[in-house]
Amino acid sequence: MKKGDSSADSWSFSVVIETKTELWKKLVLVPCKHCLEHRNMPEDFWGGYGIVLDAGSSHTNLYVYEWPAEKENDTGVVQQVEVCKVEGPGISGYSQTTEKAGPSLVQCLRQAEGVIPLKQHQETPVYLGATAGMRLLRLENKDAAEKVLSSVEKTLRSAPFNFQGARIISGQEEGAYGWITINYLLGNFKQSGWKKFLHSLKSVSETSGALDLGGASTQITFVPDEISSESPQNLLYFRLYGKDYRVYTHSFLCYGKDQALQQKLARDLQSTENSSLFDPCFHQGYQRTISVSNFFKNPCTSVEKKQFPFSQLHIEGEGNYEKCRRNIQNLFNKTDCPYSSCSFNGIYLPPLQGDFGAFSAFYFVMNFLNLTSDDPFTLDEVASAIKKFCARPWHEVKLQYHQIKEKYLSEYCFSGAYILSLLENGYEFTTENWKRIHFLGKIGSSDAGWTLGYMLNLTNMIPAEEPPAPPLSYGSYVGLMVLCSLVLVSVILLAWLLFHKPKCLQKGVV
Ligand SMILES: Nc1ncnc2c1ncn2[C@@H]1O[C@H](COP(=O)(O)OP(=O)(O)O)[C@@H](O)[C@H]1O
Ligand SMILES: [Ca+2]
Repeated sequence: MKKGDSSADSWSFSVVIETKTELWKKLVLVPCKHCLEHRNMPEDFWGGYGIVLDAGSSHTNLYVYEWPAEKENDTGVVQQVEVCKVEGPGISGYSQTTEKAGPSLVQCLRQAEGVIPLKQHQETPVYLGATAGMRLLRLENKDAAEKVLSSVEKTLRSAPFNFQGARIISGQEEGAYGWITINYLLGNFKQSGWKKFLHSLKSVSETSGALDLGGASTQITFVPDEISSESPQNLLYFRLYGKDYRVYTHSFLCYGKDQALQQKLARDLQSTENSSLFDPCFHQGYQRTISVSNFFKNPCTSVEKKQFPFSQLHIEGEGNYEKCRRNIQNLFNKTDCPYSSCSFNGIYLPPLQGDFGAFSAFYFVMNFLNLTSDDPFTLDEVASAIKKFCARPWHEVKLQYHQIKEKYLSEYCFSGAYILSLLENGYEFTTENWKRIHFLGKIGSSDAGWTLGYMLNLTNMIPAEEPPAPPLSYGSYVGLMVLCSLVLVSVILLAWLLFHKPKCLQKGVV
């Protein structure tokens, strides 16, 4: 397989999805000794930069990561040094003008050229991973999706970096890499000292779950207490630093916050004969008009398609949080569950376990609503803060936050209510375990998201087995020598005292 062939999903990736037994679908991090050769990367790869473009449904972000020259024996050494937000829509937004998708990335690639030293450009790997917006476009128009990918590949190949592929990642990968990122950054994979000792007593290491909310999909990933083989497609197996992890993951396409709103509006439309609609999830006084014909082209709403005697729908806000929550609740089908327990829509969910890091739009929305403090708010406090915000008239909100994009601002009420519905009704977080959700934007200098985990894996930076202990540092070596010398001197002194007792002691003279 040729280098950078984006049509192949597993050619040089150290993550391969394979079915090892009937019961387990395994996502194995292979100790990929030859991967660097396959990827035409230099052997002395350590000490350098890597670029990942996160081609999301709403926009593309380019991340530059840097790691030190010494292959350190600790986690958390790879850090984000730059992020660049690509102007314009996400790449799936170029379905009508596919040749413009690639050129939209040029400005951020130039910015990366400025950050990475010139002599390292050629060896710097660049990856592009597209998420749910492109998964939807592939469902709607496969040809357009392929053309968009070809356009971005062309641009990335023309940049001075080492192109490593542009592809649509699966929802399962998106969940898995998000989980890897946050646990890597939190230092949960490799423990030292007492923490390592404590963890070695347990069969499974303590890791944090990952909750990712995008515009078109949302992911939940965590290590459950007991693992059942009821739904093998939701189970992944990792071996990292010599430890086994059995991870549950699920990605809900169409349940990112933008597509959830589209789904909600499509349902509301079913019950209206009129070309205008009152919406409890928008502020009182807010108005929006949507084109009905375009609305049902989207795979997330196409099932609701029917003929309407009008082409434009006029929406007017009501600002009623409780009504909005009831409205959103209809998106989660809780009736049929073919497993011992489910989240919604008949999808298996084992009992929730441990702490969760909630990032991307979970963070953006909760941060806007001032609900992300270190001293976590209770579920009731969060609900009443969102209720209060939704009840504010639009003209007042707009005046106070005039610097915020109207698209975001007008939807924070819906988004806040949706986040609570998803977590409380969808995943069934309770007042008790709500405290275990931590809304995270960054960990250290790195954004929480799937991109770092993706790069760590593809560059083989997380080994399956624990590397041998490193040689002692100079300081520790000197310290150890001094300690040994002291012990030796004490032993000699003690022996001398025992066998050559001073004469005064032998005669009992005081
Ligand atoms: N500052 C912000 N305030 C509110 N929402 C934001 C902000 N920045 C980004 N978002 C939203 O976060 C989501 C990011 O999703 P994205 O990664 O583009 O999609 P996906 O992961 O589903 O492919 C989008 O809904 C986007 O509108
Ligand atoms: Ca995303």
